[in-house]
Amino acid sequence: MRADNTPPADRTTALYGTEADEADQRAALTGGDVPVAVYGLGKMGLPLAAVYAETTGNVTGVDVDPDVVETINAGESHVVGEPGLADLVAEQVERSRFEATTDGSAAAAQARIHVIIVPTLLDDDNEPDLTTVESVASDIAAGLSPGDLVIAESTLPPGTCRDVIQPFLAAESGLDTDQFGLAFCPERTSSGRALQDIRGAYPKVVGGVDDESTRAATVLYDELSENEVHPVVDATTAEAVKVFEGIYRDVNIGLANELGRLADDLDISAREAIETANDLPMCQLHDPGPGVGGHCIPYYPHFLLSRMDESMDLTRTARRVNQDMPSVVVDRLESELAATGTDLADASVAVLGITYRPGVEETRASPAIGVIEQLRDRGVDISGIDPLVDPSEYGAQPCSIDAFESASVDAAVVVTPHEEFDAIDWDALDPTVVIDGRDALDRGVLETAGHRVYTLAGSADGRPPGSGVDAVTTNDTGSHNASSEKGDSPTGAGIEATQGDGQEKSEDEHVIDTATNRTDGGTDV
Ligand SMILES: NC(=O)C1=CN([C@@H]2O[C@H](COP(=O)(O)OP(=O)(O)OC[C@H]3O[C@@H](n4cnc5c(N)ncnc54)[C@H](O)[C@@H]3O)[C@@H](O)[C@H]2O)C=CC1
Ligand SMILES: CC(=O)N[C@@H]1[C@@H](OP(=O)(O)OP(=O)(O)OC[C@H]2O[C@@H](n3ccc(=O)[nH]c3=O)[C@H](O)[C@@H]2O)O[C@H](C(=O)O)[C@@H](O)[C@@H]1O
Repeated sequence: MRADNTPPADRTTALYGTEADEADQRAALTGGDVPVAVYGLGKMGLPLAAVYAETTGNVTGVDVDPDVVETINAGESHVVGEPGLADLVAEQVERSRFEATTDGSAAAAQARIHVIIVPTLLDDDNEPDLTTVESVASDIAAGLSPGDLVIAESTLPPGTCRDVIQPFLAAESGLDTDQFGLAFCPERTSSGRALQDIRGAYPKVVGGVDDESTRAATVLYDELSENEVHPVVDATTAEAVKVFEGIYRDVNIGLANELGRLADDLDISAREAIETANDLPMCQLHDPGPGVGGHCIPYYPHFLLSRMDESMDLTRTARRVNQDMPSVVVDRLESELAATGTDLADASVAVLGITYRPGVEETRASPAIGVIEQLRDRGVDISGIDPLVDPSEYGAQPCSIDAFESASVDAAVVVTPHEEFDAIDWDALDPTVVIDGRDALDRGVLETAGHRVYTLAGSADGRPPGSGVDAVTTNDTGSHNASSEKGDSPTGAGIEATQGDGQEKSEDEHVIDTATNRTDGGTDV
């Protein structure tokens, strides 16, 4: 707790509870007279801090990682795949409008606006883990002064600003709750387009713990964002907006995945059916895939699931459908390999794409981790290809694209289609079973090259999941060659998959068996 909460002499206009008229507040904000501290300089925090610097000209970024701080103070961006970010960071640092530090409390002592944008993760029991947010709040409290405005952009369980952050800040700083502002202003931004999203792709939601906090945050984001500001009645409502957006996405991806799994029995492309159903504005089905990754969408449902009296069965079920998708992928792989006479346990499998999204260096809850875990549990020889992370950190032998082209694996599973994979010369590979989790590959090219392709949920061009043609067989030399005759996909309509024990099981029984051995993508989310 600060001994004396009077602001240092060189501090200038505050936004919260100020007597200054709004025009003067805006002039002070954009004139660099309102120092800003941004806590958390990651995929979202660095772009956010850079846009704050672009608008206010007086930003100190705070991160616990000294390498992050050093890189930024050298005028560089450690965040990849964000168009315009490296140039903006370089410019703002060069013009002394933006600097970084690891000293959060020192930054807080100089700031009048404090922006929290650190991760909000889950603990082992899938309960929200706010330790990082609380650590930042402790830094802020050490430097909080009357008139300061605290902005929470980290996605939070609804009620956190009102019930956790505000009382914590008051207790630790010695200020009364009406001496500082606190508002929840969620980050509606996707990696890969962060600057355009932060600058104003969507309305900016703001919700304060009191009306003055909402007003001050509205002035702030009206200057920062090119889009409209959407004030809501309070911070809890704003927190709920963000979590509801995420739950909407997870439930709808779960629906897409459940419908996608019907493609085999219906012998259709569920993707084509979904794309066509979406002709209707009132139908916006999402894309089927191998699972839901990142530390956002798979996590946000748990910000409510563990804490509500209401059962939330739909949300819970959709979460389970999504977390089970890696098992479905491995099940389809096993069936496709069986159709070529190869037992999964004896197979060598390459997993393409470890991160949760193409071009984004984030692996939390990535479906690839779930696929690798399942394969490892089955004794499979696993290699991994990813341009952004080291597969060996996730249980797969690292493999370059060149090495993959000359390797002789039994199967390849595309989980996350990085653009680098477009360069793969599939002609160079021995005929292989290929599971395409994202309909990212050109089936015609692969099948012409002798590969057996299974596209999860079918392909957008209308073809059902299993090609059922050119079963890849292993000849006595152990190498692969494509047989000439067409074979039925073992996962085709009504066709029964065979198990390693030779016992024939129905598709459902097979899936149920797999279900009892399900594990999740790294985090049980
Ligand atoms: N990644 C995304 O697409 C989006 C994320 N969000 C939210 O933004 C928040 C941040 O997410 P990301 O930027 O993706 O996380 P990230 O993991 O990319 O970066 C977090 C950064 O915070 C730093 N950090 C950790 N503890 C700290 C502390 N005590 N003080 C200062 N810095 C600390 C880490 O070193 C790291 O650089 C999360 O709450 C997330 O829900 C919101 C919208 C989009
Ligand atoms: C509601 C919404 O669209 N939220 C976005 C989301 O971005 P995020 O980077 O987490 O990625 P995402 O595009 O939702 O994908 C999450 C996961 O779900 C998968 N996914 C996504 C869409 C889909 O139709 N099918 C599917 O399987 C992706 O492959 C990925 O593994 O979460 C971000 C966040 O809140 O952190 C948010 O800012 C973004 O706007």
